[in-house]
Amino acid sequence: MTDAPFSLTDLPFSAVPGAMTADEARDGALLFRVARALAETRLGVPVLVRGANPALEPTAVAMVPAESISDAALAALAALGTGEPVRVVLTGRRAAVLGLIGPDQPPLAVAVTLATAPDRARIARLADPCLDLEGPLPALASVEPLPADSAAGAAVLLAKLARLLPAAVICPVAWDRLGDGRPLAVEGADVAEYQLAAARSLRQVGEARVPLAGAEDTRILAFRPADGGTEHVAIVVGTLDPSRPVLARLHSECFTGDLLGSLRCDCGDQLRGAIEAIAAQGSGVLLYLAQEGRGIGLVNKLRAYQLQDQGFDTLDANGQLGFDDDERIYLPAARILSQLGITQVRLLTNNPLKVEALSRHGVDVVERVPHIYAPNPHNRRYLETKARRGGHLF
Ligand SMILES: Nc1nc2c(ncn2[C@@H]2O[C@H](COP(=O)(O)OP(=O)(O)OP(=O)(O)O)[C@@H](O)[C@H]2O)c(=O)[nH]1
Ligand SMILES: [Zn+2]
Repeated sequence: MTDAPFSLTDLPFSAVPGAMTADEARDGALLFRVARALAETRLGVPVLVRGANPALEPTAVAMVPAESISDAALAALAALGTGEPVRVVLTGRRAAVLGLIGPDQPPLAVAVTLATAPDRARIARLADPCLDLEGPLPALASVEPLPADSAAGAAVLLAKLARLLPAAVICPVAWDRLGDGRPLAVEGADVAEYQLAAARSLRQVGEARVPLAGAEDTRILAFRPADGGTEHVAIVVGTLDPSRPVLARLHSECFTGDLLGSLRCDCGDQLRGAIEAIAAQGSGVLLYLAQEGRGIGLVNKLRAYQLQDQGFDTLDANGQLGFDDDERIYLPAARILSQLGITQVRLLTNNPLKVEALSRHGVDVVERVPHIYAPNPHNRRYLETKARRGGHLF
């Protein structure tokens, strides 16, 4: 095998300008490589992916996200491939809800081969639970569970990071025979490290005084990952005293609840309530984290809502889509708190996972401050599910 398709690593680019330590430079180069692969993935053009463990699977695959598959994309994959049939890679959770594997401890990825020629409709039927009521599954020739560090596992992770349905169409490629016009290539190990590297690279990029109703002494600071991805925002009320525990709220973005006042969740109340509570306290911080839909993105959250209207609860709807119950990580929040000089917090939350995750990342959570708002007829079941199955403390 040659490393030639990975020559991007040699380019004199780094996503972190004006670096820095060797670690920062390494993260910057990794972010650069994966961000380009994510852009191609969103465009629906084939990307070459090599498994994080080449010993396990010495081939690379070409992948197109299932969501954007077309006849042209299938033809492009076939042209790149070794002649083996294309396969559809689902997460283990999606494969389990389809009954393709048992429900216990699903693997991260499952590759399926269709018994008939794959086409857009058959692939969509496998990948998109919103079509689950539209008739039987296509006939399958094989179902193969695969570890996360396989190329197939990295392909499905790429689709997930691109905020698409977590499913990919892949075919093995003859690495050495790909010519100059080959697609962009990415290492599975880089894809696996991407979110953590992005969190480590967060830098403050803007700051302004923004008086809020009820919290006039407020500043907003933005933090950008080095690949130019979506910014997280810190809303700092009053003057922080980092020598004492700071009243803090980690708020995950919710376009529908925060901006539109959706009654399906409690986010709008929690957002405004947190700012009110912090202002009443005199000072504190709310991190507005770019983690829409518990990390699955707005489009997938809308799909999850459609599934909830069919009777699934909020956690099972995530599972039907092939996601974990909660896809968020809290290293970005911990890194921003650290850059604000905050080491100790009193955390406004009902979610013990947030307390545990922040503590693991070195932030001392000296107190959990309950953050409960009255339910309404539309969000009652959602809140009950969070308490009964999600471990939320109400
Ligand atoms: N996937 C999914 N996300 C949802 C749903 N309803 C709300 N969300 C998202 O859930 C997130 C709200 O989480 P938070 O309020 O930060 O946190 P939490 O886990 O409820 O914990 P608290 O700190 O107690 O509020 C937002 O990103 C919402 O967009 C849903 O039904 N499905
Ligand atoms: Zn919400």
